Amino acid sequence: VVNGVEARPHSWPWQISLQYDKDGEWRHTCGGSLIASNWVMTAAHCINSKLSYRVFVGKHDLVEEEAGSQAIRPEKIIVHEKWNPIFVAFGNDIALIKLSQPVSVSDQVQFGCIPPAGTVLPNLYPCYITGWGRLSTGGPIADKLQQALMPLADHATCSQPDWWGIAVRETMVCAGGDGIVAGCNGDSGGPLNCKNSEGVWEVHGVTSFVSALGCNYEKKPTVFTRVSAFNDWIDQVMMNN
Ligand SMILES: CC(C)c1ccc(NC(=O)[C@H](Cc2ccccc2)NC(=O)[C@H](CCCC[NH3+])NC(=O)C(F)(F)F)cc1
Repeated sequence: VVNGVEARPHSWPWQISLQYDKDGEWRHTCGGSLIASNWVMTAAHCINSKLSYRVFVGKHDLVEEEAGSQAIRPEKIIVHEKWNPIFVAFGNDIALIKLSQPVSVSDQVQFGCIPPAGTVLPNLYPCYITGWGRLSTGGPIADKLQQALMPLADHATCSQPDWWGIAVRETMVCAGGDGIVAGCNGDSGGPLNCKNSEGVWEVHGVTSFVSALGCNYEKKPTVFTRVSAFNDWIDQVMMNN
């Protein structure tokens, strides 16, 4: 997250760190959201079938050992069948990780809520991106979980020619675009958190892409997979696996 702040520890208890084994060392590669005791939602572009992964729940500082955190291996990973790795703009950038053992909830580990199907929030609705992604374009990833307030840019705004144009679909959500605050590499797969009218936080987006010109680039808001466009897919996958 570029130009965010350190989150109060464990205030986003569904945020997970997806890590892969690189020569015997575990490296953070993406974020994700715990949505059930044995299911994590992340981005399809985070998954490389050649790598072995672990899901770390209950974390705040990635360089410290933290009581209450737990690393679990995936049992299986299901990537959306319509995800096309060649072109992130086709959308469907969503995947579900079934954990090899169920996670017990605590004050540091909770499930994120999926919004009702079809929920489309209005322009400038205040949401928060969270993640351990780069702190600037090409910069280091964060040790401590970061958060940033990112008002939504509705489809009418985000699909303007000098914004994302036709690269953004109705199955995506845009947030930010002020050239200051943005998601960045390593935030991929993590949640866009929006508080609903009852005051309950919901995971409204899965961090998908930013401009190749730089993470915080004016009129190129961070683009998320819109979770409320995939309720049926999520239900089907969780029921059938
Ligand atoms: C829609 C199409 C024109 C399009 C294609 C690619 C992109 N962006 C990108 O490819 C930039 C490149 C980049 C690298 C380094 C620093 C900043 C940005 N990377 C990204 O946006 C990667 C997802 C890549 C998926 C494809 N392999 N996502 C992210 O970094 C994150 F965190 F924002 F989710 C943006 C748009």
